Amino acid sequence: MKHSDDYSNNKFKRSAISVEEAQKRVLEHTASGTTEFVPLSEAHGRFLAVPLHAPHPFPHFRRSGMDGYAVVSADTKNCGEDETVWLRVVDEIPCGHVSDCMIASGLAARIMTGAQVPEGADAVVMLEATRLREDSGDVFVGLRKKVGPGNNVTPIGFELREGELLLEQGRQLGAGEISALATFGIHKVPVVRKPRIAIISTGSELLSVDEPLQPGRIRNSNSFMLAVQIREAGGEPCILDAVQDDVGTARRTVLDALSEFDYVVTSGGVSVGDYDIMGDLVRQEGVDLLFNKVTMRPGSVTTAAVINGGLLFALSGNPGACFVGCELFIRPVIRTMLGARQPFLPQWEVVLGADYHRVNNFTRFVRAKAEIRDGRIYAVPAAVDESSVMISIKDSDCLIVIPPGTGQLRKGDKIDIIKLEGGGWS
Ligand SMILES: Nc1nc2c(c(=O)[nH]1)N[C@H]1C(S)=C(S)[C@@H](COP(=O)(O)OP(=O)(O)OC[C@H]3O[C@@H](n4cnc5c(N)ncnc54)[C@H](O)[C@@H]3O)O[C@H]1N2
Ligand code: MOO
Repeated sequence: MKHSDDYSNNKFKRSAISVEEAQKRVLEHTASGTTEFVPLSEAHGRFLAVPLHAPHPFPHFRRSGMDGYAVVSADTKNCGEDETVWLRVVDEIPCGHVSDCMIASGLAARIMTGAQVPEGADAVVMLEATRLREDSGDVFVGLRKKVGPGNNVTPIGFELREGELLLEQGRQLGAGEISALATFGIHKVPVVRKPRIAIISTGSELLSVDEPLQPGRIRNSNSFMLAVQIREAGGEPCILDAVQDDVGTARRTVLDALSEFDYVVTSGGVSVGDYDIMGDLVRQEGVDLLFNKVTMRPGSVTTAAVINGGLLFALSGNPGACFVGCELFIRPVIRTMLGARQPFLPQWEVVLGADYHRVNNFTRFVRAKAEIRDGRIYAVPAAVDESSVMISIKDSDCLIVIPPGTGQLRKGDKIDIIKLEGGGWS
């Protein structure tokens, strides 16, 4: 490497853009995902590819809300403390059974919670409010309390009418959504195919996680961290072998991966050092550089480029910067491809839980832990949050967003946080 070339090859000439502009540029290169059908049991966490409408009303029959007696409510109008109305019991209706009795005035049917209310009946009286007597082989139920029409009867379509929107496109499927799909018999669920994302760490210092330590070398943690972040965002990560600091090898590996995967993410080698190969790679011909400097810390050197029509994210190797770069740029791309309504993590205004002294030229994303005290949310910055520090990532559940030019911040000041999704902090 000739050091005198550093200036002539524009290594140091980077024009910084804002986080928002950088997000806009990568999102402009994000296509919508295709549809695939998955069994209901595998649909958890997936994103719905199309809007779904109720194929039938729910419930599709008038449902009893209590164990008791189905009656004609008008029969109970004279009920009172001193006035018991007696109705003849003509049927017993367990769940799943359809009675063929017509409940006319003077009649009642014993019914269970969840069973179909028989024709003619318009109310259910709960068991506790009744008593029984037998007379010449007939059973009579005695009522002392008036009930109104519709009491303890869930009407047809109460929860959803036929044709009503059940779940909108882009909805992520959790327990409630899965329950709704099961209820309506949607057992093959149209979801957006997960974007497949290749992860390539770069750096000759990297050991694989099963290798013993060697002087001056470290284990590759970023690939595993990124895989989790990508999976949490809804993508399908694939960790490829780390590559040494050689531009030719990196280029071949990246080009191969771009032809096979939806996106490629690299870590490391984006700064200005002699072996920062990703910086060199994106300056080569045929590469449409979207940005290689963002007004943020950590991760000011975060880079994105389009090569052969494929999107490459070259994140910093510093673990803190790598983590933030993935949350800010790769997550929204994954979520957009999945059709999510809100591709960005939620941003909340909270109270700063401790003084923060660092003054910033760029927007700073500070690792922090959110706590609820006296009904208010506080964010306490991590004691160490340098870009190069790995260990405090695990203790953070949010990122405090500190705009450029902000002076010293005091405990109690209002600040914005980005709420992270995963983590073992709960
Ligand atoms: N002269 C300058 N030096 C640096 C600048 C600068 O502007 N001028 N920027 C600094 C900033 S800010 C950052 S951030 C880093 C960015 O460095 P790179 O993205 O090029 O990353 P590397 O140099 O490859 O590695 C940085 C650090 O991270 C470790 N690393 C790398 N890959 C992994 C991995 N897969 N798992 C765990 N740790 C990894 C690597 O060993 C280094 O310690 O540059 C500053 N320098
Ligand atoms: O870009 Mo570096 O991560 O700011 O420290």
